[in-house]
Amino acid sequence: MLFLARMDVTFPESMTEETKADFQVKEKEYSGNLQREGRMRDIWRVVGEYANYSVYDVADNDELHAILSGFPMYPYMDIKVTPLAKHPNSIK
Ligand SMILES: O=C(O)CC1=CCC(=O)O1
Repeated sequence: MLFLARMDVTFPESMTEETKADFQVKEKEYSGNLQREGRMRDIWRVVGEYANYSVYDVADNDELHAILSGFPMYPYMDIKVTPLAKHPNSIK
């Protein structure tokens, strides 16, 4: 099953730059593993925002929830998920 997720990240004002950088390192590692496994197909930055769109190829809703809630930045994310179906006009 394919899902599109939009993630908006908001860190608290009080968070230090060092802590933010630490989250970014951990997020990159977690995200890289998902991409190498093929469970995250794509990730794109939303221009001008601390947000991304990413596409997941997973067995079911439970697997997606486990992935999303495992992101180190999860407590600071607002996530909107859209299930995807094949478009009849797609040539892929
Ligand atoms: O958009 C970001 O920088 C936060 C994030 C979520 C998944 C990822 O790889 O980065």
